[in-house]
Amino acid sequence: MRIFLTGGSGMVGQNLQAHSYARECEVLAPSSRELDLTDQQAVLAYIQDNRPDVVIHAAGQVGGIQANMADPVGFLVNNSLMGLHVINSACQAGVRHCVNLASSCMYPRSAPNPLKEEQILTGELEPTNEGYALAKITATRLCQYINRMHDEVQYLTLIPCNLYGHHDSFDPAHSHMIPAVIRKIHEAREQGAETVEIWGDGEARREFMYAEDLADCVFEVIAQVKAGEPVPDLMNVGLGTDYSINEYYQAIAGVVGYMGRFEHDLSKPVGMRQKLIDSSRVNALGWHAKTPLDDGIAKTYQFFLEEAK
Ligand SMILES: NC(=O)c1ccc[n+]([C@@H]2O[C@H](COP(=O)([O-])OP(=O)(O)OC[C@H]3O[C@@H](n4cnc5c(N)ncnc54)[C@H](OP(=O)(O)O)[C@@H]3O)[C@@H](O)[C@H]2O)c1
Ligand SMILES: C[C@@H]1O[C@H](OP(=O)(O)OP(=O)(O)OC[C@H]2O[C@@H](n3cnc4c(=O)[nH]c(N)nc43)[C@H](O)[C@@H]2O)[C@@H](O)[C@H](O)[C@@H]1O
Repeated sequence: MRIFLTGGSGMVGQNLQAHSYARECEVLAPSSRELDLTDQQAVLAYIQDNRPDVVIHAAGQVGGIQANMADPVGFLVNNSLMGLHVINSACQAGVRHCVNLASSCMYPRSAPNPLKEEQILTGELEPTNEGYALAKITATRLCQYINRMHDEVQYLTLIPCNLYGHHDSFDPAHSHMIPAVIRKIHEAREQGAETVEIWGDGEARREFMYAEDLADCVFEVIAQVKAGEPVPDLMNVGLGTDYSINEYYQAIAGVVGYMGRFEHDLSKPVGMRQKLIDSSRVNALGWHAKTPLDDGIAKTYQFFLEEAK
């Protein structure tokens, strides 16, 4: 099976390529220098020339709350263009299967948790990542419209919770909370700092899943689609538990071996108070996330020590 994977050099993309299922496939994963996904003509020509059986759209301008607040135009424009070009060109080129990756940040900021797929577009979005969320909603709806217009295709959208793991970004200007805090606490321990700053009051809650588990889910879904099993076109993918930011700092300090104190900087942005997703649909297919938080943090810290410093 020939797969066109976008975002192959990213955290999710590299975890997808490392999965055993991928090793049984021909995976085409051009970098952004080889194929700029904001260039519609180039994307259509690439798909027409290479005729993939499946497209996995894992590219994006991605980052934590601070990155989104710094560049709402880029997060809206680049993610909208990439999603529209990849998904619409796949349809125009006659690709039958597509897996589009969205994000739990696209849910309304005040929707009751756990968040369910039918709650999309039922309320105002979180201002700190509204541009990104609008782009994700647009690509998600495009997949659903294509499914309605073309009986022979299946364009699925998976909505992951926050992710972390090998190949994550540890750059404080862009990174999500777990890699940012791993770096912060590691450096505090190395420098003998007595305190580490927590953004906000630390009471916001997040559901973070190990990226390798998402890769496993993507290929489980593809395998079931290829086997002709009934698969919903829109599914949350999470592990079903969330923790407070304070709890994440404690867990990471335990893995890193930091014994100092924490101070809360209430001037820092906190985003949604909670975004725990309901993963019943994907669980009904027989898939469940399997990496416990402490194991995932330990593996990610090891990666940071070996690769990312
Ligand atoms: N990380 C999370 O917490 C999280 C949570 C939920 C959903 N997601 C979704 O999962 C997907 C992957 O996220 P990630 O964390 O793996 O992101 P990432 O590590 O930042 O990787 C992003 C990828 O997109 C590529 N890309 C960016 N702009 C491009 C362009 N103009 N043309 C071609 N490729 C381009 C990058 O290629 P270059 O390196 O060559 O620029 C890179 O391979 C995204 O759709 C994201 O929205 C992520
Ligand atoms: C999945 C991603 O979720 C993103 O929202 P979001 O979870 O708030 O993004 P994160 O940057 O992971 O922030 C998660 C929570 O961690 C808190 N936090 C505490 N300390 C830190 C720190 O040192 N660095 C960071 N980055 N956060 C920190 C932050 O205030 C926020 O409440 C969206 O902006 C993206 O678009 C994407 O959807």
